Amino acid sequence: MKRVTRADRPSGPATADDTYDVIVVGGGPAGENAAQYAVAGSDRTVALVEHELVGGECSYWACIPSKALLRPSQVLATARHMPGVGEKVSAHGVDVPAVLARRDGLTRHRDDSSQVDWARSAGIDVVRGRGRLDGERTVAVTGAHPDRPRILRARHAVVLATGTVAVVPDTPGLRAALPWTSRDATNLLEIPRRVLVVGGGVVACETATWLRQLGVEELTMVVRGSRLLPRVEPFAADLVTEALRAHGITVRLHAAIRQVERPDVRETGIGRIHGGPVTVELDDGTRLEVDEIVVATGRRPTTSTLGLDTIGLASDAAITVDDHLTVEGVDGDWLYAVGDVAGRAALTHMGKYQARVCGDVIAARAEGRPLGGARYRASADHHQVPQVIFTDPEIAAVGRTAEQAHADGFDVEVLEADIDVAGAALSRDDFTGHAALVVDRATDTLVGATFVGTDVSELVHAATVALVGHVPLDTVWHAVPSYPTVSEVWLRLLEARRS
Ligand SMILES: Cc1cc2nc3c(=O)[nH]c(=O)nc-3n(C[C@H](O)[C@H](O)[C@H](O)COP(=O)(O)OP(=O)(O)OC[C@H]3O[C@@H](n4cnc5c(N)ncnc54)[C@H](O)[C@@H]3O)c2cc1C
Ligand SMILES: NC(=O)c1ccc[n+]([C@@H]2O[C@H](COP(=O)([O-])OP(=O)(O)OC[C@H]3O[C@@H](n4cnc5c(N)ncnc54)[C@H](O)[C@@H]3O)[C@@H](O)[C@H]2O)c1
Repeated sequence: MKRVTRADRPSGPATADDTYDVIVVGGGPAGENAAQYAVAGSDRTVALVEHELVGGECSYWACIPSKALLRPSQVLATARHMPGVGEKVSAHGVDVPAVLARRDGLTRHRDDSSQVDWARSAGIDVVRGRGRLDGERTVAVTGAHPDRPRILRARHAVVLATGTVAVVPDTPGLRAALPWTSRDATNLLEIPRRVLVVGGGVVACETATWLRQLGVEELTMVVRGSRLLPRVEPFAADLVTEALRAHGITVRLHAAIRQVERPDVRETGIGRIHGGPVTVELDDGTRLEVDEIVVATGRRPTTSTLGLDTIGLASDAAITVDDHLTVEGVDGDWLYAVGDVAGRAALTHMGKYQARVCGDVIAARAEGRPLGGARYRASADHHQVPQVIFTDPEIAAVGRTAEQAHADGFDVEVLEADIDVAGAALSRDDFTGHAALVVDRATDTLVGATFVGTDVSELVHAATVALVGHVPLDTVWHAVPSYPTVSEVWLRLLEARRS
Protein backbone atom coordinates (compact mmCIF):
# COMPACT_ATOMS: atom_id res chain seq x y z
CA MET A 1 0.00 0.00 0.00
CA LYS A 2 1.31 3.43 -0.87
CA ARG A 3 1.73 5.68 2.14
CA VAL A 4 0.59 9.28 2.10
CA THR A 5 3.12 11.26 4.08
CA ARG A 6 1.73 14.33 5.74
CA ALA A 7 4.66 15.16 7.93
CA ASP A 8 4.63 18.79 8.98
CA ARG A 9 1.40 19.45 7.13
CA PRO A 10 -0.30 22.37 8.84
CA SER A 11 -3.53 21.71 10.66
CA GLY A 12 -6.58 22.06 8.54
CA PRO A 13 -10.12 20.82 8.08
CA ALA A 14 -10.71 17.10 8.25
CA THR A 15 -10.40 15.19 5.02
CA ALA A 16 -11.46 11.66 4.18
CA ASP A 17 -7.90 10.35 4.37
CA ASP A 18 -7.47 11.60 7.94
CA THR A 19 -8.26 8.09 9.12
CA TYR A 20 -5.30 6.10 10.40
CA ASP A 21 -5.12 2.62 11.86
CA VAL A 22 -3.32 3.98 14.92
CA ILE A 23 -2.91 7.49 16.35
CA VAL A 24 -0.27 8.17 18.99
CA VAL A 25 -0.48 11.45 20.93
CA GLY A 26 2.95 12.46 22.24
CA GLY A 27 6.23 11.86 20.41
CA GLY A 28 8.60 11.14 23.28
CA PRO A 29 10.49 7.84 23.56
CA ALA A 30 7.34 5.96 24.59
CA GLY A 31 5.16 7.37 21.82
CA GLU A 32 7.79 6.78 19.14
CA ASN A 33 8.20 3.14 20.11
CA ALA A 34 4.46 2.49 20.37
CA ALA A 35 4.00 3.92 16.87
CA GLN A 36 6.85 1.86 15.45
CA TYR A 37 5.78 -1.45 17.02
CA ALA A 38 2.07 -1.00 16.19
CA VAL A 39 2.74 -0.97 12.44
CA ALA A 40 6.07 -2.81 11.99
CA GLY A 41 5.95 -5.36 9.20
CA SER A 42 2.36 -4.47 8.24
CA ASP A 43 0.58 -2.04 5.96
CA ARG A 44 -1.13 -0.31 8.88
CA THR A 45 -0.90 3.48 8.98
CA VAL A 46 0.05 5.49 12.04
CA ALA A 47 0.08 9.18 12.95
CA LEU A 48 2.37 10.52 15.68
CA VAL A 49 1.02 13.81 17.04
CA GLU A 50 3.64 16.04 18.68
CA HIS A 51 3.29 19.68 19.63
CA GLU A 52 6.91 20.30 20.59
CA LEU A 53 9.87 18.13 19.55
CA VAL A 54 9.82 14.53 18.34
CA GLY A 55 12.06 12.74 20.86
CA GLY A 56 10.31 14.22 23.88
CA GLU A 57 11.57 15.33 27.25
CA CYS A 58 14.24 12.66 27.40
CA SER A 59 16.13 13.63 24.25
CA TYR A 60 16.24 17.41 24.68
CA TRP A 61 15.49 18.31 28.28
CA ALA A 62 16.09 15.33 30.56
CA CYS A 63 18.13 12.12 30.24
CA ILE A 64 20.49 13.06 27.42
CA PRO A 65 21.53 16.61 28.42
CA SER A 66 21.74 15.69 32.12
CA LYS A 67 24.02 12.72 31.49
CA ALA A 68 26.04 14.82 29.03
CA LEU A 69 26.67 17.31 31.83
CA LEU A 70 27.57 14.65 34.41
CA ARG A 71 29.87 12.39 32.43
CA PRO A 72 32.87 14.71 31.79
CA SER A 73 33.45 15.37 35.50
CA GLN A 74 33.23 11.64 36.17
CA VAL A 75 35.90 11.00 33.54
CA LEU A 76 38.05 13.77 35.04
CA ALA A 77 37.72 12.31 38.55
CA THR A 78 38.68 8.86 37.29
CA ALA A 79 41.72 10.30 35.52
CA ARG A 80 42.72 12.28 38.61
CA HIS A 81 42.69 9.14 40.73
CA MET A 82 44.94 7.22 38.36
CA PRO A 83 48.64 7.59 39.15
CA GLY A 84 50.51 8.38 35.96
CA VAL A 85 47.45 10.12 34.52
CA GLY A 86 46.17 12.36 37.32
CA GLU A 87 49.33 14.46 37.35
CA LYS A 88 48.77 15.26 33.67
CA VAL A 89 45.20 16.63 33.87
CA SER A 90 44.00 20.09 34.76
CA ALA A 91 43.48 20.96 38.40
CA HIS A 92 40.72 23.40 37.46
CA GLY A 93 37.86 21.10 36.61
CA VAL A 94 36.29 20.55 33.22
CA ASP A 95 36.25 22.97 30.31
CA VAL A 96 32.69 24.25 30.79
CA PRO A 97 32.12 25.73 27.30
CA ALA A 98 33.33 22.47 25.74
CA VAL A 99 31.03 20.43 28.00
CA LEU A 100 28.05 22.62 27.07
CA ALA A 101 28.95 22.38 23.39
CA ARG A 102 29.03 18.57 23.58
CA ARG A 103 25.68 18.59 25.38
CA ASP A 104 24.23 20.76 22.63
CA GLY A 105 25.61 18.39 20.03
CA LEU A 106 24.02 15.40 21.76
CA THR A 107 20.66 17.21 21.95
CA ARG A 108 21.15 18.37 18.34
CA HIS A 109 20.57 21.96 19.41
CA ARG A 110 16.94 20.98 20.01
CA ASP A 111 16.42 20.26 16.31
CA ASP A 112 14.31 17.12 15.86
CA SER A 113 14.75 16.72 12.09
CA SER A 114 16.73 13.49 12.44
CA GLN A 115 14.01 12.01 14.68
CA VAL A 116 11.40 13.04 12.11
CA ASP A 117 13.50 11.38 9.38
CA TRP A 118 13.65 8.22 11.49
CA ALA A 119 9.87 8.32 11.97
CA ARG A 120 9.30 8.63 8.24
CA SER A 121 11.67 5.74 7.57
CA ALA A 122 9.63 3.65 10.03
CA GLY A 123 6.40 4.50 8.18
CA ILE A 124 5.17 6.98 10.79
CA ASP A 125 3.39 10.22 9.78
CA VAL A 126 4.44 13.05 12.08
CA VAL A 127 1.57 15.48 12.65
CA ARG A 128 2.62 18.73 14.30
CA GLY A 129 0.20 20.17 16.82
CA ARG A 130 -1.44 19.59 20.18
CA GLY A 131 -3.60 16.47 20.26
CA ARG A 132 -6.75 16.06 22.29
CA LEU A 133 -9.34 13.29 22.40
CA ASP A 134 -12.62 14.33 20.81
CA GLY A 135 -14.79 11.31 21.52
CA GLU A 136 -14.14 7.66 20.80
CA ARG A 137 -11.24 6.90 18.42
CA THR A 138 -11.00 10.57 17.47
CA VAL A 139 -8.17 13.04 18.03
CA ALA A 140 -8.44 16.78 17.33
CA VAL A 141 -5.05 18.33 16.51
CA THR A 142 -4.63 22.03 17.08
CA GLY A 143 -1.80 23.75 15.26
CA ALA A 144 -1.36 27.21 13.89
CA HIS A 145 -5.14 27.73 13.67
CA PRO A 146 -6.64 26.93 17.09
CA ASP A 147 -10.17 27.48 15.78
CA ARG A 148 -9.70 24.92 12.99
CA PRO A 149 -8.42 21.67 14.48
CA ARG A 150 -7.55 18.84 12.18
CA ILE A 151 -9.66 15.79 13.07
CA LEU A 152 -7.94 12.40 12.94
CA ARG A 153 -9.82 9.12 13.32
CA ALA A 154 -8.36 5.78 14.36
CA ARG A 155 -9.57 2.40 13.07
CA HIS A 156 -7.84 0.36 15.76
CA ALA A 157 -6.18 2.38 18.51
CA VAL A 158 -5.30 5.69 20.08
CA VAL A 159 -2.22 5.72 22.31
CA LEU A 160 -1.67 8.47 24.88
CA ALA A 161 2.05 9.10 25.47
CA THR A 162 2.10 12.71 26.62
CA GLY A 163 4.57 12.39 29.50
CA THR A 164 4.77 14.72 32.48
CA VAL A 165 5.60 18.32 33.33
CA ALA A 166 7.55 19.71 36.28
CA VAL A 167 5.53 20.77 39.31
CA VAL A 168 6.32 24.15 40.87
CA PRO A 169 4.78 24.39 44.37
CA ASP A 170 2.58 27.41 45.16
CA THR A 171 4.89 28.70 47.89
CA PRO A 172 4.37 32.50 48.16
CA GLY A 173 6.58 34.32 45.66
CA LEU A 174 8.08 31.16 44.12
CA ARG A 175 6.32 31.07 40.74
CA ALA A 176 6.63 34.84 40.36
CA ALA A 177 10.40 34.48 40.84
CA LEU A 178 10.60 32.34 37.65
CA PRO A 179 12.71 29.61 39.27
CA TRP A 180 14.59 27.13 37.12
CA THR A 181 13.02 23.74 36.51
CA SER A 182 14.93 20.75 35.19
CA ARG A 183 14.60 22.19 31.67
CA ASP A 184 16.76 25.17 32.65
CA ALA A 185 19.19 23.09 34.68
CA THR A 186 19.83 20.59 31.88
CA ASN A 187 20.03 23.31 29.24
CA LEU A 188 21.96 25.81 31.30
CA LEU A 189 23.89 28.49 29.45
CA GLU A 190 25.01 30.45 32.52
CA ILE A 191 26.38 29.11 35.80
CA PRO A 192 24.80 30.95 38.76
CA ARG A 193 27.25 31.55 41.62
CA ARG A 194 24.78 30.67 44.41
CA VAL A 195 21.97 28.15 43.95
CA LEU A 196 19.18 26.72 46.09
CA VAL A 197 17.82 23.32 44.98
CA VAL A 198 14.38 22.47 46.34
CA GLY A 199 13.65 18.71 46.57
CA GLY A 200 15.50 15.54 47.44
CA GLY A 201 14.59 13.15 44.62
CA VAL A 202 16.58 11.97 41.63
CA VAL A 203 16.38 15.23 39.67
CA ALA A 204 17.48 17.23 42.72
CA CYS A 205 20.47 14.99 43.47
CA GLU A 206 21.71 14.69 39.89
CA THR A 207 21.25 18.42 39.30
CA ALA A 208 23.12 19.38 42.47
CA THR A 209 25.94 17.08 41.36
CA TRP A 210 26.49 18.69 37.96
CA LEU A 211 25.88 22.25 39.09
CA ARG A 212 28.64 21.93 41.67
CA GLN A 213 30.94 20.16 39.21
CA LEU A 214 30.41 22.93 36.65
CA GLY A 215 31.31 25.68 39.09
CA VAL A 216 28.41 26.74 41.32
CA GLU A 217 30.21 28.09 44.38
CA GLU A 218 27.49 27.95 47.03
CA LEU A 219 24.86 25.25 46.70
CA THR A 220 22.16 24.43 49.25
CA MET A 221 19.63 21.62 48.98
CA VAL A 222 16.37 22.08 50.90
CA VAL A 223 14.75 18.69 51.47
CA ARG A 224 11.48 18.29 53.33
CA GLY A 225 12.00 14.63 54.29
CA SER A 226 14.44 12.93 56.63
CA ARG A 227 16.74 11.83 53.82
CA LEU A 228 17.56 12.20 50.15
CA LEU A 229 16.31 9.65 47.61
CA PRO A 230 13.63 8.09 49.83
CA ARG A 231 12.87 5.27 47.39
CA VAL A 232 16.34 3.67 47.40
CA GLU A 233 18.12 1.57 50.05
CA PRO A 234 19.11 3.88 52.94
CA PHE A 235 22.79 2.88 52.74
CA ALA A 236 22.91 4.05 49.12
CA ALA A 237 21.15 7.35 49.85
CA ASP A 238 23.48 7.91 52.81
CA LEU A 239 26.60 7.45 50.67
CA VAL A 240 25.29 9.95 48.11
CA THR A 241 24.40 12.44 50.86
CA GLU A 242 27.88 12.12 52.38
CA ALA A 243 29.46 12.62 48.96
CA LEU A 244 27.35 15.70 48.17
CA ARG A 245 28.37 17.19 51.51
CA ALA A 246 32.01 16.26 50.92
CA HIS A 247 31.79 18.20 47.65
CA GLY A 248 30.80 21.31 49.61
CA ILE A 249 27.02 21.14 49.12
CA THR A 250 24.84 22.04 52.12
CA VAL A 251 22.07 19.47 52.49
CA ARG A 252 19.30 20.71 54.81
CA LEU A 253 16.95 17.88 55.76
CA HIS A 254 13.52 18.40 57.42
CA ALA A 255 13.46 21.83 55.79
CA ALA A 256 11.04 23.71 53.53
CA ILE A 257 10.88 27.08 51.83
CA ARG A 258 8.22 29.41 53.24
CA GLN A 259 8.53 32.51 51.08
CA VAL A 260 10.50 33.77 48.07
CA GLU A 261 11.26 37.33 46.98
CA ARG A 262 12.91 38.38 43.72
CA PRO A 263 12.41 42.08 43.05
CA ASP A 264 14.24 41.97 39.70
CA VAL A 265 12.62 39.16 37.67
CA ARG A 266 13.60 38.81 34.02
CA GLU A 267 12.37 36.45 31.28
CA THR A 268 15.85 35.73 29.97
CA GLY A 269 15.02 32.34 28.46
CA ILE A 270 15.82 28.69 29.14
CA GLY A 271 19.08 28.10 30.99
CA ARG A 272 19.81 31.75 31.70
CA ILE A 273 19.63 33.35 35.14
CA HIS A 274 16.11 34.72 35.46
CA GLY A 275 16.90 38.07 37.04
CA GLY A 276 18.53 39.46 40.13
CA PRO A 277 19.22 37.85 43.51
CA VAL A 278 16.49 35.83 45.22
CA THR A 279 15.82 35.93 48.95
CA VAL A 280 14.39 32.71 50.32
CA GLU A 281 12.94 32.31 53.78
CA LEU A 282 12.90 28.76 55.17
CA ASP A 283 10.28 27.48 57.60
CA ASP A 284 12.68 27.83 60.56
CA GLY A 285 13.04 31.55 59.78
CA THR A 286 16.49 31.27 58.14
CA ARG A 287 16.95 33.63 55.18
CA LEU A 288 19.23 32.82 52.25
CA GLU A 289 20.22 34.93 49.29
CA VAL A 290 20.93 33.03 46.06
CA ASP A 291 21.30 33.81 42.37
CA GLU A 292 18.91 31.08 41.18
CA ILE A 293 16.46 28.53 42.57
CA VAL A 294 16.08 25.10 40.98
CA VAL A 295 12.71 23.50 41.70
CA ALA A 296 12.93 19.69 41.62
CA THR A 297 9.77 18.75 43.46
CA GLY A 298 8.42 16.09 41.14
CA ARG A 299 6.28 15.96 38.02
CA ARG A 300 2.63 15.52 37.10
CA PRO A 301 1.15 13.63 34.15
CA THR A 302 0.16 15.74 31.13
CA THR A 303 -3.54 14.86 31.12
CA SER A 304 -5.49 18.05 31.84
CA THR A 305 -5.86 19.14 28.21
CA LEU A 306 -6.18 15.66 26.73
CA GLY A 307 -9.97 15.63 26.33
CA LEU A 308 -10.45 12.68 28.67
CA ASP A 309 -13.86 14.11 29.60
CA THR A 310 -15.04 13.56 26.00
CA ILE A 311 -14.91 9.80 26.59
CA GLY A 312 -16.38 9.85 30.08
CA LEU A 313 -13.19 9.98 32.14
CA ALA A 314 -12.47 12.73 34.66
CA SER A 315 -10.58 15.44 32.77
CA ASP A 316 -7.63 15.68 35.18
CA ALA A 317 -7.60 12.07 36.31
CA ALA A 318 -4.48 9.95 36.46
CA ILE A 319 -4.67 7.40 33.67
CA THR A 320 -4.68 3.80 34.83
CA VAL A 321 -3.86 0.95 32.49
CA ASP A 322 -3.93 -2.83 32.67
CA ASP A 323 -0.93 -4.98 31.79
CA HIS A 324 -1.80 -4.72 28.06
CA LEU A 325 -1.48 -0.92 28.52
CA THR A 326 -5.21 -0.59 27.76
CA VAL A 327 -6.78 2.34 29.62
CA GLU A 328 -9.16 1.12 32.31
CA GLY A 329 -12.74 2.40 32.40
CA VAL A 330 -13.05 2.71 28.59
CA ASP A 331 -15.15 0.29 26.52
CA GLY A 332 -13.85 -1.39 23.41
CA ASP A 333 -10.08 -1.84 23.92
CA TRP A 334 -9.16 1.06 21.64
CA LEU A 335 -7.43 3.44 24.09
CA TYR A 336 -3.93 2.84 25.44
CA ALA A 337 -1.41 4.79 27.52
CA VAL A 338 2.36 4.30 27.78
CA GLY A 339 5.32 6.04 29.40
CA ASP A 340 5.25 8.59 32.19
CA VAL A 341 1.61 9.53 31.62
CA ALA A 342 0.58 5.97 32.48
CA GLY A 343 2.02 6.50 35.97
CA ARG A 344 3.72 3.11 36.30
CA ALA A 345 7.48 3.79 36.30
CA ALA A 346 8.60 7.23 35.13
CA LEU A 347 11.76 6.12 33.35
CA THR A 348 12.62 6.17 29.67
CA HIS A 349 13.53 2.50 29.43
CA MET A 350 10.26 1.48 31.14
CA GLY A 351 8.20 3.75 28.89
CA LYS A 352 9.86 2.22 25.84
CA TYR A 353 9.27 -1.27 27.24
CA GLN A 354 5.57 -0.50 27.78
CA ALA A 355 5.44 0.92 24.26
CA ARG A 356 6.86 -2.30 22.77
CA VAL A 357 4.26 -4.35 24.64
CA CYS A 358 1.50 -1.89 23.67
CA GLY A 359 2.51 -1.92 20.00
CA ASP A 360 2.51 -5.72 19.97
CA VAL A 361 -0.93 -5.78 21.64
CA ILE A 362 -2.35 -3.33 19.07
CA ALA A 363 -0.89 -5.39 16.22
CA ALA A 364 -2.28 -8.66 17.62
CA ARG A 365 -5.75 -7.19 18.19
CA ALA A 366 -5.77 -5.60 14.72
CA GLU A 367 -4.90 -8.96 13.18
CA GLY A 368 -7.37 -10.91 15.34
CA ARG A 369 -4.63 -12.85 17.13
CA PRO A 370 -5.02 -13.87 20.80
CA LEU A 371 -3.01 -12.07 23.48
CA GLY A 372 -1.53 -15.27 24.87
CA GLY A 373 2.03 -15.25 26.15
CA ALA A 374 4.36 -13.03 28.12
CA ARG A 375 5.01 -10.77 25.13
CA TYR A 376 1.66 -9.05 25.57
CA ARG A 377 1.92 -8.13 29.27
CA ALA A 378 4.05 -5.39 30.83
CA SER A 379 4.91 -7.62 33.77
CA ALA A 380 8.25 -5.91 34.53
CA ASP A 381 6.35 -2.84 35.72
CA HIS A 382 5.54 -4.82 38.85
CA HIS A 383 8.61 -4.66 41.11
CA GLN A 384 11.13 -5.54 38.38
CA VAL A 385 12.10 -1.98 37.45
CA PRO A 386 15.81 -1.16 37.12
CA GLN A 387 17.14 2.37 37.57
CA VAL A 388 20.53 4.04 37.56
CA ILE A 389 20.91 7.32 39.44
CA PHE A 390 23.90 9.12 37.95
CA THR A 391 25.14 10.84 41.07
CA ASP A 392 28.74 10.53 42.30
CA PRO A 393 28.73 7.76 43.54
CA GLU A 394 26.17 6.18 41.24
CA ILE A 395 23.27 4.08 42.49
CA ALA A 396 22.08 1.16 40.38
CA ALA A 397 19.11 -0.80 41.67
CA VAL A 398 16.35 -3.16 40.59
CA GLY A 399 13.23 -4.48 42.28
CA ARG A 400 12.35 -3.92 45.91
CA THR A 401 14.39 -2.51 48.76
CA ALA A 402 14.55 -4.68 51.89
CA GLU A 403 11.96 -2.42 53.52
CA GLN A 404 9.57 -2.71 50.56
CA ALA A 405 10.02 -6.49 50.50
CA HIS A 406 9.15 -6.73 54.23
CA ALA A 407 6.13 -4.50 53.67
CA ASP A 408 4.98 -6.76 50.83
CA GLY A 409 5.14 -9.80 53.12
CA PHE A 410 8.35 -11.46 51.93
CA ASP A 411 10.57 -13.30 54.38
CA VAL A 412 13.89 -11.99 53.10
CA GLU A 413 17.58 -12.41 53.75
CA VAL A 414 19.79 -9.41 52.91
CA LEU A 415 23.29 -10.18 51.63
CA GLU A 416 25.70 -7.26 51.76
CA ALA A 417 29.29 -6.66 50.72
CA ASP A 418 31.62 -3.75 50.12
CA ILE A 419 32.69 -3.49 46.49
CA ASP A 420 36.27 -4.27 47.33
CA VAL A 421 37.52 -6.55 44.58
CA ALA A 422 40.55 -6.52 42.29
CA GLY A 423 38.59 -5.11 39.36
CA ALA A 424 37.49 -2.13 41.45
CA ALA A 425 40.98 -1.36 42.71
CA LEU A 426 42.32 -1.56 39.16
CA SER A 427 39.67 0.74 37.71
CA ARG A 428 40.23 3.59 40.14
CA ASP A 429 42.50 4.12 43.15
CA ASP A 430 39.75 5.64 45.29
CA PHE A 431 37.03 3.12 44.33
CA THR A 432 34.46 2.70 47.07
CA GLY A 433 31.13 1.02 46.98
CA HIS A 434 28.64 -1.23 48.65
CA ALA A 435 26.09 -3.75 47.40
CA ALA A 436 23.09 -5.60 48.76
CA LEU A 437 20.92 -8.43 47.45
CA VAL A 438 17.43 -8.90 48.87
CA VAL A 439 16.66 -12.63 48.68
CA ASP A 440 13.27 -14.28 49.13
CA ARG A 441 14.00 -17.23 51.47
CA ALA A 442 10.97 -19.19 50.22
CA THR A 443 12.23 -19.41 46.63
CA ASP A 444 15.93 -18.54 47.05
CA THR A 445 15.52 -15.88 44.37
CA LEU A 446 16.23 -12.16 44.19
CA VAL A 447 13.48 -9.64 44.87
CA GLY A 448 15.85 -6.68 44.87
CA ALA A 449 19.45 -5.60 44.37
CA THR A 450 21.28 -2.32 44.95
CA PHE A 451 24.80 -1.26 44.05
CA VAL A 452 26.26 2.08 45.06
CA GLY A 453 29.72 3.20 44.08
CA THR A 454 31.94 4.51 41.35
CA ASP A 455 30.78 3.47 37.87
CA VAL A 456 28.38 0.78 39.12
CA SER A 457 25.73 1.44 36.46
CA GLU A 458 26.59 -1.58 34.34
CA LEU A 459 26.30 -3.98 37.30
CA VAL A 460 22.54 -3.79 37.54
CA HIS A 461 21.60 -5.62 34.37
CA ALA A 462 22.94 -8.95 35.66
CA ALA A 463 20.75 -8.50 38.73
CA THR A 464 17.77 -7.63 36.52
CA VAL A 465 18.22 -10.81 34.48
CA ALA A 466 18.49 -12.93 37.64
CA LEU A 467 15.46 -11.24 39.22
CA VAL A 468 13.19 -11.35 36.17
CA GLY A 469 14.29 -14.93 35.41
CA HIS A 470 13.69 -16.04 39.03
CA VAL A 471 17.11 -17.65 38.99
CA PRO A 472 17.81 -19.45 42.31
CA LEU A 473 20.96 -18.13 44.00
CA ASP A 474 22.36 -21.67 44.04
CA THR A 475 22.33 -21.40 40.25
CA VAL A 476 23.73 -17.84 40.26
CA TRP A 477 26.74 -19.37 42.08
CA HIS A 478 27.63 -21.03 38.76
CA ALA A 479 27.51 -17.70 36.88
CA VAL A 480 31.21 -17.07 37.41
CA PRO A 481 32.27 -13.40 37.24
CA SER A 482 35.37 -12.74 35.15
CA TYR A 483 38.61 -11.77 36.85
CA PRO A 484 39.53 -8.96 37.42
CA THR A 485 36.17 -7.18 36.96
CA VAL A 486 33.95 -5.25 39.37
CA SER A 487 31.33 -7.99 38.80
CA GLU A 488 33.32 -10.12 41.24
CA VAL A 489 31.27 -8.35 43.92
CA TRP A 490 28.62 -10.98 43.03
CA LEU A 491 30.99 -13.62 44.38
CA ARG A 492 31.50 -11.64 47.59
CA LEU A 493 27.71 -11.29 47.98
CA LEU A 494 27.11 -15.02 47.49
CA GLU A 495 29.99 -15.87 49.83
CA ALA A 496 28.34 -13.70 52.49
CA ARG A 497 25.77 -16.38 53.17
CA ARG A 498 28.25 -19.26 53.23
CA SER A 499 30.26 -17.89 56.13
C1 LIG B 1 16.10 15.97 34.45
C2 LIG B 1 15.61 14.60 34.13
C3 LIG B 1 16.51 13.58 33.90
C4 LIG B 1 16.06 12.30 33.61
N1 LIG B 1 16.98 11.31 33.42
C5 LIG B 1 16.57 10.06 33.16
C6 LIG B 1 17.50 9.02 32.96
O1 LIG B 1 18.72 9.21 33.03
N2 LIG B 1 17.03 7.79 32.67
C7 LIG B 1 15.69 7.53 32.59
O2 LIG B 1 15.31 6.37 32.32
N3 LIG B 1 14.77 8.50 32.78
C8 LIG B 1 15.18 9.75 33.06
N4 LIG B 1 14.25 10.75 33.22
C9 LIG B 1 12.83 10.43 33.03
C10 LIG B 1 12.51 10.45 31.50
O3 LIG B 1 12.83 11.73 30.97
C11 LIG B 1 11.05 10.13 31.27
O4 LIG B 1 10.73 8.91 31.93
C12 LIG B 1 10.77 9.99 29.78
O5 LIG B 1 11.07 11.17 29.07
C13 LIG B 1 9.30 9.62 29.57
O6 LIG B 1 9.05 9.44 28.21
P1 LIG B 1 7.58 9.67 27.64
O7 LIG B 1 7.66 9.36 26.18
O8 LIG B 1 6.59 8.97 28.47
O9 LIG B 1 7.30 11.22 27.87
P2 LIG B 1 8.08 12.53 27.36
O10 LIG B 1 9.49 12.27 27.09
O11 LIG B 1 7.71 13.59 28.35
O12 LIG B 1 7.38 12.84 25.96
C14 LIG B 1 6.04 13.24 25.89
C15 LIG B 1 5.85 14.01 24.60
O13 LIG B 1 4.48 14.30 24.43
C16 LIG B 1 4.34 15.61 23.92
N5 LIG B 1 3.00 16.05 24.25
C17 LIG B 1 2.46 16.27 25.47
N6 LIG B 1 1.16 16.60 25.36
C18 LIG B 1 0.87 16.59 24.04
C19 LIG B 1 -0.31 16.83 23.29
N7 LIG B 1 -1.46 17.14 23.87
N8 LIG B 1 -0.24 16.73 21.94
C20 LIG B 1 0.93 16.41 21.32
N9 LIG B 1 2.07 16.17 21.98
C21 LIG B 1 2.03 16.24 23.32
C22 LIG B 1 5.45 16.39 24.59
O14 LIG B 1 5.77 17.55 23.86
C23 LIG B 1 6.58 15.37 24.59
O15 LIG B 1 7.35 15.46 23.42
C24 LIG B 1 14.67 12.03 33.54
C25 LIG B 1 13.74 13.06 33.77
C26 LIG B 1 14.20 14.33 34.08
C27 LIG B 1 13.19 15.42 34.32
N1 LIG C 1 18.67 8.69 36.37
C1 LIG C 1 17.36 8.52 36.30
O1 LIG C 1 16.86 7.43 36.10
C2 LIG C 1 16.45 9.70 36.49
C3 LIG C 1 16.95 10.99 36.55
C4 LIG C 1 16.07 12.03 36.78
C5 LIG C 1 14.70 11.77 36.90
N2 LIG C 1 14.27 10.50 36.80
C6 LIG C 1 12.85 10.19 37.02
O2 LIG C 1 12.04 11.31 36.76
C7 LIG C 1 10.98 11.35 37.70
C8 LIG C 1 10.92 12.72 38.34
O3 LIG C 1 12.01 12.90 39.24
P1 LIG C 1 11.93 14.01 40.36
O4 LIG C 1 13.19 14.00 41.13
O5 LIG C 1 11.46 15.26 39.73
O6 LIG C 1 10.72 13.52 41.24
P2 LIG C 1 10.69 12.65 42.58
O7 LIG C 1 9.25 12.38 42.83
O8 LIG C 1 11.63 11.51 42.50
O9 LIG C 1 11.26 13.63 43.70
C9 LIG C 1 10.57 14.79 44.07
C10 LIG C 1 11.10 15.27 45.41
O10 LIG C 1 10.51 16.51 45.71
C11 LIG C 1 9.99 16.50 47.01
N3 LIG C 1 8.86 17.43 47.04
C12 LIG C 1 7.66 17.26 46.43
N4 LIG C 1 6.88 18.34 46.65
C13 LIG C 1 7.61 19.20 47.40
C14 LIG C 1 7.36 20.48 47.95
N5 LIG C 1 6.20 21.10 47.76
N6 LIG C 1 8.34 21.07 48.66
C15 LIG C 1 9.52 20.45 48.85
N7 LIG C 1 9.82 19.23 48.36
C16 LIG C 1 8.87 18.62 47.64
C17 LIG C 1 9.63 15.06 47.27
O11 LIG C 1 9.60 14.79 48.64
C18 LIG C 1 10.76 14.33 46.55
O12 LIG C 1 11.90 14.21 47.37
C19 LIG C 1 11.23 10.25 38.71
O13 LIG C 1 10.41 9.15 38.41
C20 LIG C 1 12.66 9.91 38.51
O14 LIG C 1 12.96 8.55 38.80
C21 LIG C 1 15.10 9.47 36.61
